[in-house]
Amino acid sequence: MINFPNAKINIGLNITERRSDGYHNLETIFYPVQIKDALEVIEVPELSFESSGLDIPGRVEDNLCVKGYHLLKKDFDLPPVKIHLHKNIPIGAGLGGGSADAAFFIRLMNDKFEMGLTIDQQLGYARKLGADCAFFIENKPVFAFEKGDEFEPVKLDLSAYSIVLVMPDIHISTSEAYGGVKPTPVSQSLYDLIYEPIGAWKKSIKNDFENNIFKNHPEIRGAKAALYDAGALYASMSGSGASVFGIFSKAPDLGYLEQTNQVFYNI
Ligand SMILES: C[C@](O)(CO)[C@H](O)COP(=O)(O)OP(=O)(O)OC[C@H]1O[C@@H](n2ccc(N)nc2=O)[C@H](O)[C@@H]1O
Ligand SMILES: Nc1ncnc2c1ncn2[C@@H]1O[C@H](COP(=O)(O)OP(=O)(O)OP(=O)(O)O)[C@@H](O)[C@H]1O
Repeated sequence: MINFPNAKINIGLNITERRSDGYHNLETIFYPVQIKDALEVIEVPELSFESSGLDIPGRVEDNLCVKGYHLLKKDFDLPPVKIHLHKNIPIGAGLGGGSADAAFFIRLMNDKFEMGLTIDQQLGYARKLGADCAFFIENKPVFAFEKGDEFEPVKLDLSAYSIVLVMPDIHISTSEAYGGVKPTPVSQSLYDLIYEPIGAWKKSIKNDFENNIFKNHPEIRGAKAALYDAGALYASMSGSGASVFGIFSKAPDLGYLEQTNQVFYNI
C-alpha cells in the first residue's frame, strides 16, 4: 500500500513562551502544500527501510517512519514490513517533510492492517514522534498552538492564488533555530489576523525565526525580498527555514532567482 506525504508551510509563527520541558509554546497557521514524498509499506519476513530520491541524513533507525513502526508495534501485534520512502520534499527546509512521513506512516499502517485507530489515537502517536507530526494526520489548514500540536480549524483556501516556494541551498536545524529566538507574547492572535485580506498580512503577520536566521543567512532574506519584488501579496520564510514562499495572484516570472535556488511553482 502506498500514500503520498505532502509538505506544509507556516503562515505566521509567533514563539510566545519557553516551556519547562525545553520546548516552546507557539502559534502558527499550518497550510498543506503539494510537494510530496511517496511512502510504501509491504508485508515481509523482516523489518527493513530503504529510500530513494533525496539523501536523508541520519541513521535508518532514527528515520521517523522506522520510529513510527516501533511506536505502533509496542501496542499492536504487527507483522514486519518493508518501508520504501521516495524523498522529494526538501530536507531541513521548514516544510515538515520528516513530520509528514511520520504521520502518513501511521495513517498507512492503520489502513493497511485495518488497525481501527481513531483520529485521536493517531494524533496521540504522531505527537510522540515530533511537534509538527500531528498536523499531518488530518492535513487541513489549522491554527496551531501550544507546542504546535493542538489545533483549531481555520477557513483558509488559497487555491485561487499561486504559491511559489524558493529553496536556497541551506539546511537549518530546528533546535538551532529555536535557540536563536527570544519568546515574546503576542498582542493580536494569528487566529484573527489570518482573516484579514492577504495584502494586509505583510504588515501584521510575522515569522519569529526570520530575524536571527536572516542575520546568519542574508541570502534567505534576499530570496524573500525578491518574492516581494516579483509582486507577492505576502512572502515569508516557512517554519525554521530555509525555504521561503510567496503568495501571488498569478504565477510570477522568477527567472533570475531560479539560477541559484530550487523553485517550486503552484504548490
Ligand atoms: C519550526 C516548526 O516546524 C514550526 O511548525 C516546528 O515547531 C518544529 O517541529 P518539529 O520539527 O516537529 O520539532 P520536534 O522534532 O518535536 O523538535 C525538535 C526541536 O525543536 C525545538 N522545538 C520544537 C517545537 C516547539 N514547539 N518548541 C521547540 O523548542 C526543541 O528544541 C526540539 O528539541
Ligand atoms: N522521513 C524523514 N525525512 C526527512 N528527514 C528525516 C526523516 N526522518 C528523520 N529525519 C531527520 O529529520 C531532520 C529534519 O528533517 P525535516 O526535513 O523534516 O526538517 P524540516 O523541514 O526543517 O522540518 P520542520 O518544519 O518540522 O522543522 C533530517 O535532518 C533527518 O535527520
